[in-house]
Amino acid sequence: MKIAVIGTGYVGLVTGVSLSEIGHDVVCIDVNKEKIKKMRQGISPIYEPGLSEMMMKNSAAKRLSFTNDHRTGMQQADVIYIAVGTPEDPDGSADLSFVDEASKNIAECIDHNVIVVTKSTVPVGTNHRIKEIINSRLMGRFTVEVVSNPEFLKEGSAIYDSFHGDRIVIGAENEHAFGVIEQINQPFNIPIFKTDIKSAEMIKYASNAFLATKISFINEISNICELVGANIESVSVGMGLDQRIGSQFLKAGIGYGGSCFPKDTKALIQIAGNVEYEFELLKGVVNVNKMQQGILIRKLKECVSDISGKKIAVLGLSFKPNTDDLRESASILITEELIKQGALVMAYDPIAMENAKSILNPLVCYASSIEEAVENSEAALIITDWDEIKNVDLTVFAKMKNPLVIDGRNCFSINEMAKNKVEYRSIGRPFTPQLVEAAPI
Ligand SMILES: NC(=O)c1ccc[n+]([C@@H]2O[C@H](COP(=O)([O-])OP(=O)(O)OC[C@H]3O[C@@H](n4cnc5c(N)ncnc54)[C@H](O)[C@@H]3O)[C@@H](O)[C@H]2O)c1
Ligand SMILES: O=c1ccn([C@@H]2O[C@H](COP(=O)(O)OP(=O)(O)O[C@H]3O[C@H](CO)[C@@H](O)[C@H](O)[C@H]3O)[C@@H](O)[C@H]2O)c(=O)[nH]1
Repeated sequence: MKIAVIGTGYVGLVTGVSLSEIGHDVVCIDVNKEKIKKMRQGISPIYEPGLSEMMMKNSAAKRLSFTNDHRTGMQQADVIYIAVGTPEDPDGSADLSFVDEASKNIAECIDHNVIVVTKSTVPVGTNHRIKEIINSRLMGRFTVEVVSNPEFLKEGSAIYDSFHGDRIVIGAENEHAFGVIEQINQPFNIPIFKTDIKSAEMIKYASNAFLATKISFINEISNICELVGANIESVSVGMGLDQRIGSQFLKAGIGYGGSCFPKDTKALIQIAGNVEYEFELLKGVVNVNKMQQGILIRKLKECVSDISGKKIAVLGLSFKPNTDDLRESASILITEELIKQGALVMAYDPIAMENAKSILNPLVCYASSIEEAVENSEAALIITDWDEIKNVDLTVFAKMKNPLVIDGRNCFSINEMAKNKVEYRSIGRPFTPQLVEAAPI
């Protein structure tokens, strides 16, 4: 099948590369000239395990190409995917201006019938709006069908998820559209769930909101664990053993970040609000997350009353491991607060430091290793559970002025930290050595 993909961000590029990998002819289109230049040189503009290799392989096989020109990109396409951003508007609702623009691009450029597939996360009703924008401009010259095909990949494992997802959701309004999109996706060998367009759009928001709810729930339980002396890691493992609950997304920490949960939860509150429904539960989820992001600073203040002029190490900056993405990462808020209180912030991240330099406060300094970051520091705050951080030799903390580690991701064993004479504060766990320690979930 000949496919065009509009937008080469985390979703568009991974979609284009994966579709070319299963044999389709794909042209990826982006308005960003710098990105297209890089991708034509075989350089991925984002860090995502396995992406560069797959991108180069399929470009070399001439199944994958990149362009800034919408008309060239769509010339041959039977199917056009929209994978542009849907960021947060000031009121929390989804900003659809990029989707609208992409729809206009389609209307201006096509000279044949096409199926338009929406990968972007869009509020219920948006696919009909896309169809309306395109058809009102085409004035009957060609027909356009729309299909909702929301994306469920996670950053850091996007390529893996594309080939091993739990389901592919297809929302369409006729058999022809279902058939074509099913045929495109068949080689992935992932269960396909067919439904109407509005339900497909809602499945995406409801899924993200549910996962965010699990995280805020376990974070609140972790706060209660601290007050009553229970251990959240044991509680999560014990809960997760019940198959009705499941062990995934029960990892307590410093709240969810990233480009999806924060914006999609707020957008769903707005979607509900637009039909005069107050989504009280989800409002609670969002508020709990906001509070949880501040927890490391509160724990630090309990141990060191005045951090002014003191070196504080910050380990991990991305919103989760295996990505260079800092969107909505707790590191932004935490480093800002440390700087505000006069601390000398020395940060380290295995991959995200280049991105961090243009996002974080310019007073943040960057170390080239964990060791350099923690040396002579008053405290180390752990924000991201990168393997490099979790597997660090614990003797490194002896280089601190005062070995104090405040861990937002429960990377280490309480007993091991005590053996290494590190004062250790983590999330929802006791401070002192334990008879049994559950391996973190
Ligand atoms: N990031 C994720 O993990 C993820 C996962 C599932 C779904 N989603 C959803 O997918 C959508 C895209 O997310 P993303 O993170 O890939 O976004 P992104 O911001 O990383 O990338 C969007 C790209 O689209 C390009 N673009 C914008 N308008 C364009 C136009 N008219 N023509 C061509 N290119 C255009 C931009 O230059 C940019 O490169 C969002 O709706 C998001 O909610 C994201
Ligand atoms: O038990 C957990 C699981 C995750 N997180 C945090 O939640 C955030 C999001 O993590 P994750 O879901 O793994 O990454 P995303 O790339 O944001 O993926 C989510 O958002 C995407 C965009 O919509 C969806 O496609 C995915 O299915 C959905 O998991 C990160 O800050 C994690 O640290 C926790 O705190 N505890």
